[in-house]
Amino acid sequence: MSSGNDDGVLFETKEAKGQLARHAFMATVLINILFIWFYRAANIPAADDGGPRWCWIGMFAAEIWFGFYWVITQSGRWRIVHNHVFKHKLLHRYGDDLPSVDIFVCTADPTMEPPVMVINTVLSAMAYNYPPEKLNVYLSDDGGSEFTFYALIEAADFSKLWIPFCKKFDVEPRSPKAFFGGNCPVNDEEYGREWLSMKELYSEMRSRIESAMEMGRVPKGIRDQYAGFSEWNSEFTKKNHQSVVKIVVDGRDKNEVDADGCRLPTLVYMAREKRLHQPHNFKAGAMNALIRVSSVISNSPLILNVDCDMYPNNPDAIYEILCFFKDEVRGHQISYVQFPQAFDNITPNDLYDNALPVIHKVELPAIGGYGSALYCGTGCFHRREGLCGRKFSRDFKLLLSNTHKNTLISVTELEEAAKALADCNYENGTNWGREMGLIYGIAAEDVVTGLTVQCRGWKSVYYAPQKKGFLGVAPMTLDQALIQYTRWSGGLFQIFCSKYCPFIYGHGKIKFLAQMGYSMYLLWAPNSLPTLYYVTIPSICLLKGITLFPQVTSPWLIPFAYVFIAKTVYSMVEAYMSDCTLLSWWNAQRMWVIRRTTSFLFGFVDAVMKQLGLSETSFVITTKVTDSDSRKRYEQEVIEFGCSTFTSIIFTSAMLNLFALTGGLLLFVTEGAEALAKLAPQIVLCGLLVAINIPVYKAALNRNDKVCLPVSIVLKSIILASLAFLLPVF
Ligand SMILES: O=c1ccn([C@@H]2O[C@H](COP(=O)(O)OP(=O)(O)O[C@H]3O[C@H](CO)[C@@H](O)[C@H](O)[C@H]3O)[C@@H](O)[C@H]2O)c(=O)[nH]1
Ligand SMILES: [Mn+2]
Repeated sequence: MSSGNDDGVLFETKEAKGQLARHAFMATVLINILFIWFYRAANIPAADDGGPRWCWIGMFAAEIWFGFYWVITQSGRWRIVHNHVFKHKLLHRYGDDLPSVDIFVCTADPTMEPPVMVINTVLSAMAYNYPPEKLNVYLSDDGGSEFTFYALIEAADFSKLWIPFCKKFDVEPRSPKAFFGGNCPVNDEEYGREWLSMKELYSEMRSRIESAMEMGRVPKGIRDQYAGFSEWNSEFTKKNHQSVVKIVVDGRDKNEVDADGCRLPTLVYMAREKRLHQPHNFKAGAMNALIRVSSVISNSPLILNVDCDMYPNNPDAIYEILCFFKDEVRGHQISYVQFPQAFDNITPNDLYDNALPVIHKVELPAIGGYGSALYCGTGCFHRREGLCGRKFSRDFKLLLSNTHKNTLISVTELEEAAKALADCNYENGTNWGREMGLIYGIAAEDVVTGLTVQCRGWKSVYYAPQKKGFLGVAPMTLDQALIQYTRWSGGLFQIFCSKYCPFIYGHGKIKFLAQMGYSMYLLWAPNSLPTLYYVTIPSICLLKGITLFPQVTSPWLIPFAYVFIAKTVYSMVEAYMSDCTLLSWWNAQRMWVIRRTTSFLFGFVDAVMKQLGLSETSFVITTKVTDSDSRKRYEQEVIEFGCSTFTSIIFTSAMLNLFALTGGLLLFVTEGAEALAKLAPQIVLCGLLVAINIPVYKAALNRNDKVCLPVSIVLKSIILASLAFLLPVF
């Protein structure tokens, strides 16, 4: 119940239970880590006794890193909070006095991101439960594709029926594709009838768009109808073209109405200028062009940014996030509200650990609790001021209320004005990409941008309600997943190495726990080196009968065992509390080993190269389409390995551990219990790695499937793994 002066409070932040127990537990782990370090330092083999001196020092170095990194990760567990909003209070208090919202959808490639998928996102954004005259949807097309433009025109038409249908029957989700994937309602006759006819209309629209793409041209009738197509002349290519801005639906126009006579949201297509020798800065460049283009058309104080595959899933989300921005106590400090990234194609045991449940339910909420929620690039509502570089100031209370559109000039004039803002040279000599808008030069533009906003004094909120705010497409093959992590880990590490390093750039500006929280992810990439060391060297030594851990009978084994078991059990509990199955926890463990030994390694190398000026920032787009064979395998939760270097590394390390385990067990047979006592920890470590790699061996043995591991990779990996044992160990 609310009364009196707390009426203006529109959200509350609750602390998760068990804080004291967590802290006590952390202390026990930390003490044991210190014991491990002490043991390592005190027992370094002397240079002249022929012991594995350098191997030992390597183990020590890896364990120093792991211990240090573990401390960093505790920032994501120290204090965990969750936010709740009071939507009814907002409506009661503000009624119609609510701000307009600009929604930015980014797409970059019509084959990897099919236009039909893109317009599903656009349509669900247009159908938000929010006054349509206050909604403006902008599509940025870095693919510069006339098919995407064509699809948007189709979507505008379709929206005239789709929006009334959604509102009449209060349907969810409002992405037609996702919605019609469900069953036809049978209990309500009228609803059932309209459902069927809408579905029919949707399918027709989809096939028109798809067949235009197959034919490679937009039907002449449509081309003639819309002057906009003339932009795509013979000189127009994806990488070299003038700016295109087309207002497909002019929301200012009272005659632009849907089938029920209600106003429509504004809908704008933009393909910013691209020139071969002009860096376009990928998504950050697209977003900044959108910020400028929208500023002359609608200039809403709030901006929602979504990737083209991330359709809005909760029709009330805008009202919910307004509870943060309009909160009378804390609202004026908040620059953005980030929803978790969620996906609608996760299999029951989440084969590739795409859902990242612990990150989304524990770590990111915790960092949000320090006022520094990470900006994750999609599903994020921004205050325009914050994004545009304005510093937070206490004296200045932004009211976030109704804004007025530019009603003075005609559509054509508006388009012309907007086009100039999407030109390459518009940014020359300005602060765009440095102090204004999204930051350039870093492949994780989202995270670094969020950090700069916070360092200008703003706060940000992580909001993870029960009903998912946005749903996207997660990678469906191992290679796709690993490519994505290569970009992320590389881009994030690049931030750490740059002037934006949170410990320096954020010093005195964001909380220390938040600086650590950022670093948890920014330091993903360097984890690769100690992990690679740990999955190979102890195994090689095992085969050679060299001991790297305390004997089974030694009390010094206790801290090693404690840290390992405690961390494992704790991560199982966290996964369980985040609604994971045991198998998905296991799959996630495998994915972490794989990511650390492949993606993070490449990300690390990549970031170092960029630091040395040897390579340029790039952005490999994640494919959102998968052929039906791969999709079937994904649904059956069978790992699909590609013919990539990733696969070679994974398989080599799996073989190495299999050989080592076999050798270790043989040693036990030939030399008996004494060998076991000396090598048991290594046998356990190696055994676990073998267990986690079972699907890898299966894939290698499987010779019938179209995606069995190529013989060449198998042979190469086996040879490499065997050679590893010939390496001298010292
Ligand atoms: O030159 C480009 C490249 C990409 N994109 C868009 O950026 C979005 C994200 O690309 P995607 O390939 O899906 O990357 P993900 O790894 O899935 O994206 C995550 O990570 C990115 C940073 O690495 C963020 O930009 C994203 O918002 C975040 O969802 C997509 O909508 C693309 O269309 C562009 O607009 N222009
Ligand atoms: Mn994506």
